[in-house]
Order: sequence, then C-alpha cells, then structure tokens
Amino acid sequence: MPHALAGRPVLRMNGAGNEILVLDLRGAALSVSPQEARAIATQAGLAYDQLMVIHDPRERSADAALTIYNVDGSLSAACGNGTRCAAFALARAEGAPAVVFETDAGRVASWREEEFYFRVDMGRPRLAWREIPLARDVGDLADVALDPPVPGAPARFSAVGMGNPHAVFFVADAEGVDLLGLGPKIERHPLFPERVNVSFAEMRARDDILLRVFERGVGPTKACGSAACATLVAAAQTGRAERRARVRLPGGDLTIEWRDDDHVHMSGPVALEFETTLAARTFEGLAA
Ligand SMILES: N[C@@H](CCC[C@H](N)C(=O)O)C(=O)O
Repeated sequence: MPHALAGRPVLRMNGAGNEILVLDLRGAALSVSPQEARAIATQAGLAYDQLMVIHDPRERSADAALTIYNVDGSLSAACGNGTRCAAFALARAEGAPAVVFETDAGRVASWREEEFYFRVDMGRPRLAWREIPLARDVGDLADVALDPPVPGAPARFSAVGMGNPHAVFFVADAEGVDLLGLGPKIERHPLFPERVNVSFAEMRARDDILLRVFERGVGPTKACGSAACATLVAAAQTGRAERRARVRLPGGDLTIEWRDDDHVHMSGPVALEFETTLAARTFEGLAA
C-alpha cells in the first residue's frame, strides 16, 4: 500500500531566499511525523529549510493551522518567512487576501500586499527569560553575557523570543563572522535549553541592518524572518535603531516594524519556484 503522503502536492517556495516547502493537508486526516519530514527533504529538489504543513484549524475563527518543521525534523512554533509562503499558498488556492493561522506560538495573521509580497504579524516579542526560554534568570535580556564564553564569539548578546528563541550578537562586520564555526556551538550552548537561532547583526544605519543567521535545526540560511524581527527588537531596545528598519539578508530584504501595539510586523518577497508531488519512494521504509 502506498504511503498516505505519496502523491500529495507540494509547493517549493522561498521567502526572501529562505527555502520553504508548503504541504497543504487541509481536509485530510493526516499529519507528518519528524521521520516523514526528514524523508521529504531527501526527495530530489525538495531540500528545504522549513516545511510548513497546513492543517484544518481547531477553531472556525482561524483559516488554517500550521505545523512547522526544520530540516533536521525538529519542530518550531514560529517561522516568519514560511508563514508568508503559506499565506501565499492559501491566496493562490482560494484568493484569500488575508489569513489567520493557528500556530504553537498563538494566532498569526498574514496578508498580501502585492502579488508576491506578503506581510505577517509575528505578535509581541517575548521578553522574559522563561518565555524565550533561557536556562536561568540572566537579568537584562538586552545585554546578556555568553557564559561560559565561546572562543571567538562576542562576549554579549541580546535574547529575544519571537515564539522561537533568538540570540542576537551585534558585530562590526557580519559578513566576516565564522558562521559555520560559531553557529553550532552557540545553538547548543547550555544557556539555551531548547537550542537557539543565532544572529550576527551589523548596524549600517539606524534603519538599515545587515544580518547573518545560523538557524536552529538547519544551519546558515539565506534569510530568517523571526531572526530579523528579534534583531530589530534588540536593536531598538539597546538604542541602536528606531522601531522600523530594513534588514538585509543574503537572500533578500525584509522590512521590520515594532509597532506601537507591541506587535512586530515583517514584510517581504515570496517566490513560487515549482509545484510537484511527494514520491512514494520518498517514504520507503517508513510505516504507511
Ligand atoms: N526561517 C524561519 C525560522 C524557522 C524556525 C527556526 N529555525 C527555529 O527552529 O526556531 C523564519 O523565517 O522565521
């Protein structure tokens, strides 16, 4: 018997270069296990940073629910670029210009601004150590000592939760940072019980930030939306920026605004690369 996910259509997309796969399982009594999520990434052309699985919502007042996988099979409660891509998928399927998703981080709204340009309301930043989470109370979250230190890494960072955990290091030269060397050590540093997304931010101007991110569960990516939000929050909190900035990532630019209602909004491009189906052989060896 073929695996239940075989033959299902998927959209290969990117959000500002963040590699996203969208699998719409609405109307099907199906879910994706971590093993299946990892297997999907091995199908030719389908390697992804995040897999966004769209389900029926629990409550009628939402349009859909999202389950978010990193490529290592770990779950994340938030993914800004992936949410914008999932909103594109619903707009494409049903013409919905605005959608509300249920996520493990709460309700998230996203809407179309132009044909391939979407905004997402990422909600309030989480600015308490237990919410991020950190392993212990470290005092001022905007200025935390990386203790124990990681050789070669900056000594201090800002900790911000965007529904997922972020450590933001402000540096003089973001492109010169050894992302592959430092990223894994900081991602698994004992201060972060659920690991962490690691950002290196260079302030080019008060409204212009250059960002490089080593994502939890993935590695270096061309863009990370929640990291861009966390960086703007950290920059505003430490007096480096106002509450709106362009954040430049290797795959594209995002505009981030920390609004007066305390919600952080992100806008940026999405692209549909191709549509295909999940192959039966992708799931060989896994229970149907
Ligand atoms: N690329 C995402 C963030 C995805 C989740 C992250 N790797 C985590 O595990 O928290 C984004 O655009 O926000």
